[in-house]
Amino acid sequence: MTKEEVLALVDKGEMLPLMEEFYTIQGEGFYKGTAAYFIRVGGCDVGCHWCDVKESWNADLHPPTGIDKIVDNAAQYSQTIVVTGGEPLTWNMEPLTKALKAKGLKTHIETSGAYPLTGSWDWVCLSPKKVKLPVEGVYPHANELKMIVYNHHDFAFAEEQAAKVSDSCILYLQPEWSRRDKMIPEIVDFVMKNPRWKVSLQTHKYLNIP
Ligand SMILES: C[S@@+](CC[C@H](N)C(=O)[O-])C[C@H]1O[C@@H](n2cnc3c(N)ncnc32)[C@H](O)[C@@H]1O
Ligand SMILES: Nc1nc2[nH]cc(C(=O)O)c2c(=O)[nH]1
Ligand code: SF4
Ligand SMILES: [Mg+2]
Repeated sequence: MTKEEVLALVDKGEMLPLMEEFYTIQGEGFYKGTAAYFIRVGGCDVGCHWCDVKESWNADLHPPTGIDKIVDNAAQYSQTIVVTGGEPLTWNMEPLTKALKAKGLKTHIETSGAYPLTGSWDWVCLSPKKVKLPVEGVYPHANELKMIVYNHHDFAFAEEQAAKVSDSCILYLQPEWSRRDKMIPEIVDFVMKNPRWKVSLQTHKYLNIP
């Protein structure tokens, strides 16, 4: 295949810059504790200064991979597939999710919502970022809202974002990892005063798994 042919397939979402794939336990949010296969797609221009996967940002460092290959591999491991990144909505997620669903797999996405929602999803985890807000069309599709708390300003931002999701959306506050000792007591206090919110921790980091 020529470089141009590869770029055309990436453009259509039939190939994706694949950073890594791994079978693990979903560490965060509603499905924490559940075995799932993770597909980490490269490419993100949101630029969170505390991002724990900065190696994902430059899509050019990750090989364009055909979705059939990705899906055939994923199906061998789990019924639940989490697509993350990078920012997966950088790309057209229609071909990938269609192929996953054709195999009867559950499709979950981890997204900042910075780009329009493409693809067919059984579960949408929306994690908005101040530096590049979600596009309006994503909010009604969020099944869980996972707000990262780096400092006390993030509580007000979390409430603003919660006003935009559906009533059935589950609300989580998750401490930014490097700030966990400082922010966990504040999150605990906030959740007790505002019980519509729940605590989410990056439990995989405590378990020492990917
Ligand atoms: C690496 S991001 C990839 C998916 C997408 N770009 C997003 O931000 O939702 C996966 C999840 O990890 C969260 N996250 C990233 N860095 C983190 C950190 N240092 N501490 C806590 N959560 C973090 C993000 O907010 C997101 O919910
Ligand atoms: N175990 C585990 N759970 C996760 N939940 C969301 C993750 C992500 O990076 O998107 C993640 C991750 O990287 N590992
Ligand atoms: S949007 Fe997600 S992948 Fe992109 S910089 Fe922020 S946390 Fe990292
Ligand atoms: Mg992670």
